[in-house]
Amino acid sequence: MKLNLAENLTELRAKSPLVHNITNFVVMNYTANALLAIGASPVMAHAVEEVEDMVAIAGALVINIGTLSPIWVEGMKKAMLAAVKFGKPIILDPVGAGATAYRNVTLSELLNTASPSLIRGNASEILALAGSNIQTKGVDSTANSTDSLQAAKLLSEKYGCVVSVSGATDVIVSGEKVAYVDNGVSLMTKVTGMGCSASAIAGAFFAIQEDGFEAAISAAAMMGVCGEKAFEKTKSPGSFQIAFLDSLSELSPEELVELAVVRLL
Ligand SMILES: Nc1ncnc2c1ncn2[C@@H]1O[C@H](COP(=O)(O)OP(=O)(O)O)[C@@H](O)[C@H]1O
Ligand SMILES: Cc1ncsc1CCOP(=O)(O)O
Ligand SMILES: [Mg+2]
Repeated sequence: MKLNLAENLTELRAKSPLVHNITNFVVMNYTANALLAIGASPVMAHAVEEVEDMVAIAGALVINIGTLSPIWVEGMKKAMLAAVKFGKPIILDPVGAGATAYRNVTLSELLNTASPSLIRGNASEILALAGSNIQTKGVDSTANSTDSLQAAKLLSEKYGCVVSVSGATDVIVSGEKVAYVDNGVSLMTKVTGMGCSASAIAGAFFAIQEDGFEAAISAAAMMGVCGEKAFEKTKSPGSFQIAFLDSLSELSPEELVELAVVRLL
């Protein structure tokens, strides 16, 4: 399989797709900035009254359950149904899956509403979603991404979607296909919203690349390489958060190809 990482990033910047996010209070601002920095166009909209209209004009819908409450869940379901109606890709970030019964029940309701194109979570979340009896530590992972390969395969099969598990190695599964992306730095786990940004950026790639496996790999590689570039500038979490945004905007398609470490299994 030939990966078109450079072409995908070039096309993303040329088309600047609108990415509709229903996301959490913690990361809303940072995620919007991450989408702008890479060259996409973000909008955050969760009101039941408008989500359908917003999905209609967006290139992708990102559902993130980070700070969920019943009225938001209603908006998420309505938006997901609209995405199916208009043929728009849905990205699901199951933030904190396994931490509380409410998150687990809501996730199963959302997944019964519509199948996403991509589920992107950390290893604990993916294991919990696949039915492992693990207690997630809030929103942070306590498991290794490579240990969740079977769980990712199970979810990919069950929902007919791509599954991307973030961690030291990002594991991307689409049916029988598996890719490992070895980029990134551990400092990324010390900045809130990195996983949420990975999901939002995946939304931007899904908006311009129909092959979901390739879109998910491109997003994971972009995140990891930009993390490494930011780490060259600073080793502290506060300034890293800013340096990472700068890297998203500065990284050239050629550098992405040169620095991405993608293993297709
Ligand atoms: N130990 C690590 N080493 C390198 N990169 C990492 C590490 N952990 C996470 N990342 C990267 O940080 C980003 C966010 O992943 P993660 O922290 O797993 O998500 P979340 O914030 O949802 O828990 C991803 O791009 C991932 O590749
Ligand atoms: C800390 C926190 N609490 C609820 S949502 C959230 C943000 C999680 O962001 P990420 O999964 O990207 O670390
Ligand atoms: Mg997360």
